[in-house]
Amino acid sequence: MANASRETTPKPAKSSRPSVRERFDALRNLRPFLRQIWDTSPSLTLATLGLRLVRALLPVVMLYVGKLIIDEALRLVGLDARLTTIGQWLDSGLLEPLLWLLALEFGLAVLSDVLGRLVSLFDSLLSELFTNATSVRLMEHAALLDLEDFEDSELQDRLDRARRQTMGRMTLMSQLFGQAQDLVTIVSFAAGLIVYAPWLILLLAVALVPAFLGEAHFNALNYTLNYSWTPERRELEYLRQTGASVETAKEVKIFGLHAFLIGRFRELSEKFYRANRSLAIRRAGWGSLLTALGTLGYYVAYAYIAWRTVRGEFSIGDLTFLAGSFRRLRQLLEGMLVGFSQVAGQALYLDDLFSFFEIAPEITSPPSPRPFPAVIHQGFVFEDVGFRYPGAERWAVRHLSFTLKAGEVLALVGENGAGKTTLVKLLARLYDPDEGRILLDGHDLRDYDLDVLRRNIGVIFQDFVRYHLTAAENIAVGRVEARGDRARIVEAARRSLADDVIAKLPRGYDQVIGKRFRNGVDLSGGEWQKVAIARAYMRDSQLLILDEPTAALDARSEFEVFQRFKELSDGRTAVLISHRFSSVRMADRILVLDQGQVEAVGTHEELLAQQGRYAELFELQAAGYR
Ligand SMILES: Nc1ncnc2c1ncn2[C@@H]1O[C@H](COP(=O)(O)OP(=O)(O)OP(=O)(O)O)[C@@H](O)[C@H]1O
Repeated sequence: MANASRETTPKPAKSSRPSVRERFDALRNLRPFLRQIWDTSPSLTLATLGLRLVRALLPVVMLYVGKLIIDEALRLVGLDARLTTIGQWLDSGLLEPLLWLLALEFGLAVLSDVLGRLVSLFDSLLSELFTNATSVRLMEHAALLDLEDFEDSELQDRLDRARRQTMGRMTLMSQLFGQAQDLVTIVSFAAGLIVYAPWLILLLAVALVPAFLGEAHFNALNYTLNYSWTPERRELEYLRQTGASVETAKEVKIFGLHAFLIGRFRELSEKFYRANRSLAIRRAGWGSLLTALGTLGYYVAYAYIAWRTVRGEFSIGDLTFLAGSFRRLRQLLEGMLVGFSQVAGQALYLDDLFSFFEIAPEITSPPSPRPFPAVIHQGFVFEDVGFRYPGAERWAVRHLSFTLKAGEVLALVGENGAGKTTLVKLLARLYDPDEGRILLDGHDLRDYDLDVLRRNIGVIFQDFVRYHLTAAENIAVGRVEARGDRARIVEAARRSLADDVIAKLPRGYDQVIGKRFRNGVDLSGGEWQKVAIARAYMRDSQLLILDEPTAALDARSEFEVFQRFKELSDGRTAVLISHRFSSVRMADRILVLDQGQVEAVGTHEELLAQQGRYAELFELQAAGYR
């Protein structure tokens, strides 16, 4: 079922190059984006916007005061007051208006600077909060997704792009707010200029259109480049990690893989660099040319103002005010248009972030789930269960029918790839069957609440995670709510034989294990496994599954671990997977899987008596020890 629905709802494919429509469509992302910024911190958002509004009006005021200063200075020159020393000038009181104007200009300059700094401060605080909040949302959403989604490379690309967005979008916020601020400044300048020469403003605006179109075009190309290179960028990241991490260092050294990895990294990064460089060069070339057009517009306006000043229609103060205003207006309009196309470009990247949030998990709880049995009575029943991994041709398991009775310890045996782990994943609803159903106490697993179901199941996988945390935390992850309960952790360690391992650590339970962090101590493979198995006891769930986490244990340890497991399981339902028959025979019943199907079920003695594959494999192993 899962497969079928995946196929009918393909992920929205994006064309290699976003069309104009797609680019405008992307602008709709700005609304939720702004909403999220607001939700992050309303007070900081208000503060930065308010300060920007005040700051937006300062340039025109300052320029106008500048004009008044020049006009006043020229007036004083024309007075012919015959005063020579500064003392005489001051005494005369003639300087007073000029001094007041200068003081005002000074005050405005200081204010503008202080406001600018405050705006950057609030912006950076807000950006950081926003990035953190988005990262948290990203992790929360990732936690909801199906395992199947994670195994899909398309999703990994998307996740990668989304992860980049949480960092990269900080600039977008400042840019958007900056745009709003500039718009206010532009309106204020335009209002001042419109009195003098309205059509010059139009000239300026028109002259900037080519630069705007050029920017928009190159932004789209840039996005396409980044988009289409996502898999390669992920590969680069992977190579970088493989080439330089604790986990891989051992094997990389032994096999001398450095040169191979570096060579591959170089080749790929070189290609990416070349693609980037060629685009950057074209962008710079076209950018300069188109901007020159805008500059031309400005000088035409300048010449016109100069001409009217010469004819005596404008004062020198007017000339400086107008020239200054036009220069600023041009810069602002240019910034605005370029900024707009950048914002539109960035909005495309927001698509990646938001489209990640749109991926909905398919393995979910029903709207009104059945109450989970406080004590499982009948157990689990597989009814003709079939499952195929997404994209796989072959069925991993098919026509699988058997019962896992409440309170029994069932061992699963079978050769590599027989479907043992798949069966476990189906039990824990990491996947749902494509055919048939799994019943728990007579009801489909899908009728129960997913979280409650998982809370009642504990699985320790073959490839359990080695958390680079303390020994105590490594056990506590089995029931993370109880991580403060040291007695419970110690008891779990005792049961799984991890207590001896931990006793040898310099800091005991508080020792960080794994080599990634400072003071970390590494464990042997078997020691890690004992710690991981303690998680099962920590979890203390109704159904416990050990999927071969014992492969690295020596024969005696595995025997002991399983024996204790059986003794301590205390009438609980359990599934054991192991390739060691000495351990397997301890189970109440054994299920032999072959190519995704049940070949035989029975006790050790029954299966031996059947003289089938189980007996054959058992003999093979036993012979090895004789
Ligand atoms: N994530 C996956 N995607 C696609 N195919 C998979 C995936 N995991 C397992 N398979 C395939 O499903 C089949 C059953 O695999 P499974 O892991 O259940 O075997 P197993 O009995 O646990 O083997 P082992 O003893 O090696 O652990 C195999 O053919 C395997 O190649």
